Amino acid sequence: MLGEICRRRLAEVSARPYHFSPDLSRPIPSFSQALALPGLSLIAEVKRKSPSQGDIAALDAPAVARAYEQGGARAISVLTEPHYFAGSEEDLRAVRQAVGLPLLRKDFIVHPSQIPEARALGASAVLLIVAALGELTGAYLELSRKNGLEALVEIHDERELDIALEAGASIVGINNRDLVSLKVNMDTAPRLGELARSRSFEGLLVAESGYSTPEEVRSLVGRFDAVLVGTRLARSGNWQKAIEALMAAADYRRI
Ligand SMILES: O=P(O)(O)OC[C@@H](O)[C@@H](O)c1c[nH]c2ccccc12
Repeated sequence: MLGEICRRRLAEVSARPYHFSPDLSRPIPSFSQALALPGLSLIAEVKRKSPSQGDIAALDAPAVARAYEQGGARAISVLTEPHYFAGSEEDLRAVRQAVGLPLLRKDFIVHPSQIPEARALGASAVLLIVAALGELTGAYLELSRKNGLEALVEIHDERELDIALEAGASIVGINNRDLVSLKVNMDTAPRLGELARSRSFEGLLVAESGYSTPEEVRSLVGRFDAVLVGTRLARSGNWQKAIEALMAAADYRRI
């Protein structure tokens, strides 16, 4: 699945004119500072559909983002991949106008032009998927920093953890979902999180995918800096309440 999505994205992105010169003097909120606040931070995702779930919800991106902000999310992830996730660059731009929180551009970054573009659209950070970028991860990380962006470097096995650490990632996301088979294993994040710490990783750790109950979220407190949640929130219909219900047991604002 990952190969198919990346190939299509690369064909599309490389066929368009790609000269973005973002205004780096325009301030953006810090993604890492939001994640580093006390307790477990929530990154809430605007997600309409996915290859594993099919249609999730028909969302008005800025309206949902505002509700996420009111519910206490500390950052917002906006999917901008059009075919498999029904996102768009326009969603990111619209969400930037609607909220004050830092935004993560969630896409399959496979071409250098997507990085300055993310910054021009108002992102504070980009997702870099090690399973897609392999040894190029370090170069993309460097390019992100040059464009005034932070990067959430996503891994889902030991080999990818090695690549992320070698690349100098300071924010590592551990995806419970294997993007090739689309299978979810909820042991992946805690297991690799512990491994990262045992290898002296001192940056920020984000647990990703499959979180849908307060108990699951609570189990991350003290081990992770943040959790990334999409489907559970997007489906809820009352986005603000859904955040309050999901995060209440984690006591995330008081710790
Ligand atoms: O909807 P969920 O299971 O809460 O997952 C959110 C997020 O982790 C997931 O959307 C995701 C994680 N990594 C990705 C990479 C590409 C696309 C999507 C993703």
